[in-house]
Amino acid sequence: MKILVDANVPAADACFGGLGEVVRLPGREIDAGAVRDADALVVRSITRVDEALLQEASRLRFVGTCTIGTDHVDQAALAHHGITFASAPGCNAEAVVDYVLGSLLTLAERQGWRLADRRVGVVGAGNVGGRLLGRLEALGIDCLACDPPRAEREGAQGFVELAALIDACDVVCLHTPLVTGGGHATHHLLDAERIAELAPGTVVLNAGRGGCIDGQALRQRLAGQGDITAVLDVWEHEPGIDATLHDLAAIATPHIAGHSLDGKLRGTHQVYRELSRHLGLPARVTLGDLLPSPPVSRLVLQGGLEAEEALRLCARAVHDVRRDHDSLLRESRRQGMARGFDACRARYPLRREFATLEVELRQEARRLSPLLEGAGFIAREHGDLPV
Ligand SMILES: NC(=O)c1ccc[n+]([C@@H]2O[C@H](COP(=O)([O-])OP(=O)(O)OC[C@H]3O[C@@H](n4cnc5c(N)ncnc54)[C@H](O)[C@@H]3O)[C@@H](O)[C@H]2O)c1
Ligand SMILES: O=C(O)[C@H](O)[C@H](O)COP(=O)(O)O
Repeated sequence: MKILVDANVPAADACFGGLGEVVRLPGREIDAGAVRDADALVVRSITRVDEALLQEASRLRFVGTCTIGTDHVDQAALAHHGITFASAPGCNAEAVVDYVLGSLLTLAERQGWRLADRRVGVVGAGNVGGRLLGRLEALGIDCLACDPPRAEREGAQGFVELAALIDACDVVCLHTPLVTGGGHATHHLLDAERIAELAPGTVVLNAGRGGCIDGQALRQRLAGQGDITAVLDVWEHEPGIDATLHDLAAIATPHIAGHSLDGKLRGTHQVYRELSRHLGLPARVTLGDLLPSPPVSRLVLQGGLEAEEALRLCARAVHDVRRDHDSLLRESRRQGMARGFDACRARYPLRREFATLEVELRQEARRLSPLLEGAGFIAREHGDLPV
């Protein structure tokens, strides 16, 4: 049994090695020839799984993507060929929320505002957006949610239309999948008209899919009026993204919002469980077997810090979004945009999630406990710590 796995899938041998022979290839090199004699294929988001890839894959019976997004997979084509499909819903949602909070705290520092004074709009309130709303609300931040498919299913209460959200919010966060057809298409959800409606000073953050924003219209607004701020993790035409838009974005990262080790390993493990089920074999490897101890596991706060400063410090102890911005800037200058973009992703440094950091609070810092817990850290008052 040959299992062809993207080289950027961590713990592939530990998981899939017990199910068959694991062969690894960079995701962009997985083509029809490579899958010809594969029985199972495990990808991430950069491998397009479509008729062209499947044309010679007569043995292929299982395709799994260790990602949340599935827009790179033609699921109808898989069904047509009788191939079982699995994805990894929610696997890296916590990491994306960490990225959003870290980015907003960084912008707040640079631009001289407080997150607590901003109203945040979340477009797409699924695994990522729902968790983001939960953490923002726990931080006492005023939020609005727009999710028409959910509003249709669950009732309109708690949701607003996109136009109302744009009108009322200082920060607009996109967490929608890329959907090109049907009643709730998201391709260019923020189109030229919506982008023109953004009030001066608005922050637009996209950690969904690049195609959910009209990049050309956003570039024109940033280059022309220059009165809004963009935080972009996802782009149209990755990895050969628009270099001018990249330069105009206040925070520009190479599609790494979800790239915590925890998120990637959850993704591998979810697909491993599905492949085991497909083969009728027990999944003997547990997620706990795969996750190492975090490099920074404990921080002590003594007091004397303003609340958002404390949050920023804790966020950066886990993941500093400025590092990812700087590395894309550096590598794109050095190797060109497409190669630099992929190089940053392939050599992405070890990153854990907020939930792996225990923050010990002493003296006056004890008052920060609800805030730090709300942001997703483990807060412990001095004296509560396990030995
Ligand atoms: N940048 C990254 O690293 C990264 C990481 C994870 C996920 N993603 C992207 O984020 C997307 C969302 O992830 P998720 O786990 O929350 O997915 P999800 O499926 O749990 O939630 C998506 C939500 O978007 C809503 N939605 C669909 N169409 C909409 C529309 N037209 N307007 C508003 N809302 C709409 C859905 O109803 C759903 O609630 C993924 O599909 C993926 O493309 C990116
Ligand atoms: O959809 C997802 O899960 C994310 O976009 C994920 O971070 C993609 O990871 P990649 O395949 O780009 O490594």
